[in-house]
Amino acid sequence: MTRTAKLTIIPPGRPLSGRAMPPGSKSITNRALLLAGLAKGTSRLTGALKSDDTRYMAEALRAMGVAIDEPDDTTFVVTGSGRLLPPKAPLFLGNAGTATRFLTAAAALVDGTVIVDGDEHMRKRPIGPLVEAMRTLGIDATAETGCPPVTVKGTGRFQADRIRIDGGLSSQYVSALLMMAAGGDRPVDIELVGEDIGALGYIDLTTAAMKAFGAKVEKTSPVTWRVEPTGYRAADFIVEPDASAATYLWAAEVLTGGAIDLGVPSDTFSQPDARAYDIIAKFPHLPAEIDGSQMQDAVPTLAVLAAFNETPVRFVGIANLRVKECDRIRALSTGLNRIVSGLAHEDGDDLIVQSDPALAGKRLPADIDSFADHRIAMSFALAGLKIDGITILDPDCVGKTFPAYWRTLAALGVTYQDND
Ligand SMILES: O=C(O)C1=C[C@@H](OP(=O)(O)O)[C@@H](O)[C@H](O)C1
Ligand SMILES: C=C(OP(=O)(O)O)C(=O)O
Repeated sequence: MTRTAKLTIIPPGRPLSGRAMPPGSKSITNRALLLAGLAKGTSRLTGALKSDDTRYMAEALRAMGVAIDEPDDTTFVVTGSGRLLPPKAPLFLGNAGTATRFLTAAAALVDGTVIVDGDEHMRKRPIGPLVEAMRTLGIDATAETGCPPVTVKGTGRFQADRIRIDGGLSSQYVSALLMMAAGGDRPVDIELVGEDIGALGYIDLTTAAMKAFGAKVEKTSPVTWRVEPTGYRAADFIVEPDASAATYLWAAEVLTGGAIDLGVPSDTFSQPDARAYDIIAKFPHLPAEIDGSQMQDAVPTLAVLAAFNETPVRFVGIANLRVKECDRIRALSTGLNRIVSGLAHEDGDDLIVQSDPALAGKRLPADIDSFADHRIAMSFALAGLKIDGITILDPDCVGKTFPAYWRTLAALGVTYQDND
């Protein structure tokens, strides 16, 4: 399929209203796929996300002997043997952080060599702390650059009573070790060391998914979890809609003064980004300071929304946005300044957005570089709902987590200029 080079959004000039469902949660789908793949028997995952990130996870599991059927657009039927087999070739995981981190740890449960690799962006995303933690358990894992590729020469087992991990750069290291730990042969305590981690809510998603697949995991202190060596059991599992995807629809609603029915109340999500709903609902009176640490993937949405707020907004607690799909702090300041010079600036790892409600209704032609990052493309599309001339470069990068994004906006009445 040829990729679309760019997409110019035509401001709808009226409130966006109607029904628009976010897809299934990326985070939950990729946890459930892995846990179902580690279990013996057949699991049925419904409401699941089908996107680049979950396809990479499913393909990798297939390469390790897991049978995965896809009877429809939102279901995976996963049959595992209770063991992952060594793949014949390196696992290629694109820029899927969850798949890359989770499979790196799970590779320790394989008797043989697994090479975990990704695209040029993933090869810049740090994985050293996870690899180091695995090495302290005697697992033969190496990542020469501190980023993928990672080579794990597993024996199918590991010896550990306690694993210490610094999740400051990514909570996914902790989630990866927790999911691996149930495959051990004795109880393991997993302890966070170093800086507080952002988005502790992702650890809760992990332990909830583990329990749904039969694991016994318990939080024994604010920074420690004990995992019993139960392995996993096949289960039928419903994936909730994606809260990060929902943030674009919530923001589109308040920006245009519309009424968008997502089919799911904001307070029923278990994912961390659902916290953004209460903040978005305050628009155009967003707080002067927003701590993004516990809703990191919602920050691009909030930052673009902040450009139309009545007063400036400082985003704090977002340092690790610099090691996501791209340096999101830089991508946001670059894009906002492309619209109007001085609209945003960086102060260390904080992002300050100089709000201007008068932006709405103006014609300000700007090509927005997505930096191959789905969230940059999706959040700047929001600016295009109010400003004439916003063009998103590489719009197909939304396929990472929300392939139907442009169609979903179109169904609400958004139109696009044909650039080709
Ligand atoms: O565990 C997860 O599913 C995720 C954790 C977060 O990443 P980090 O833990 O790397 O900050 C988040 O940004 C990512 O989209 C999904
Ligand atoms: C950071 C993200 O993804 P991941 O780390 O899973 O690649 C994201 O989806 O915003």
